[in-house]
Amino acid sequence: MNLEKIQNNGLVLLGCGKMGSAMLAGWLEHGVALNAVYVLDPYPSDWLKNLAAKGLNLNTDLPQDPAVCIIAVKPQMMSEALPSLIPMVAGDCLFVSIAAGTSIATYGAVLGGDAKIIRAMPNTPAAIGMGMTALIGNALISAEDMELARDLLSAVGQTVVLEAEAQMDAVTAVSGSGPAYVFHMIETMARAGQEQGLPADLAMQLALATVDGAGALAAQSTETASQLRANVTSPGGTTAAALDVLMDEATGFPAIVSQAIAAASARSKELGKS
Ligand SMILES: NC(=O)C1=CN([C@@H]2O[C@H](COP(=O)(O)OP(=O)(O)OC[C@H]3O[C@@H](n4cnc5c(N)ncnc54)[C@H](OP(=O)(O)O)[C@@H]3O)[C@@H](O)[C@H]2O)C=CC1
Ligand SMILES: O=C(O)[C@@H]1CCC=N1
Repeated sequence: MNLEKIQNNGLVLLGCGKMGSAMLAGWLEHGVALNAVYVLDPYPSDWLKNLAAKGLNLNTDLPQDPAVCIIAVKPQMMSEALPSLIPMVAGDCLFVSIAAGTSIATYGAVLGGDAKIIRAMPNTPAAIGMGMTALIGNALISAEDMELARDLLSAVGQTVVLEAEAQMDAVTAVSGSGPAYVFHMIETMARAGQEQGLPADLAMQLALATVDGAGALAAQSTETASQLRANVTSPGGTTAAALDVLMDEATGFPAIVSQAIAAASARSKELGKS
């Protein structure tokens, strides 16, 4: 990560909840100095207070011209939280928002037409350095700005730059919210194992290890997900019996996952209007 500009000018983090703290942990691990970080959060966690005792700037005055300001409050808090950032626009600050729904135009309306804004969508596996973040910037974003934003988000996982902001609702629905779908899959597999007579802890251990192993195999293998699925499926065997249920176009995963992702994407669009 190119730390020089951050060390010299500072990094502001607005909102340090689940996503903000996951990113902050990654930046500190990658060498961002505590005294270069300025966090604004009305009810800081004990973890954050402990970092403040060691040098992080918590709920203090902000630097005039920080290198970057990361916006990590809920979309519903945006109108209350954003005005505190307006003084930074006069400098060369790069604004990076991770909020679902909130459009670049919305930030532009509050921060003004000169604000350099990147919209990003990470996900919670960022907490273990395995996040996935998609980014898109406004017309004022230079290659150097995008590199700085990617460097910051690369500290917590993979990054990809989108072709258009319109892709962000679908991205939010697939990878932003996606970890929750997988966690629900773990819950439901474990519950179904119990229904088949397994003790709860064993059923959960099997479900967790299976999702972990299958995800890692899919990520590392040169074979497609479809081929990996076929590799498990013996003709006339147990997997085929299960996939007859799960792959049913009308009642299985194709229909239900499609509906779920369409609902998340629609909600992202709605959040953009509110
Ligand atoms: N969670 C996820 O999986 C993902 C979330 N996001 C986006 O990230 C953003 C944050 O989500 P998440 O971390 O889950 O939410 P959290 O509620 O955990 O974090 C938001 C933080 O902002 C604080 N806050 C509220 N108002 C202000 C304010 N005026 N100034 C500064 N801080 C404030 C909150 O404090 P308090 O709790 O005291 O109100 C809280 O600590 C959202 O916009 C969400 O859309 C994006 C991708 C994935
Ligand atoms: O549920 C939400 O709105 C946020 C955005 C993506 C994940 N969590």
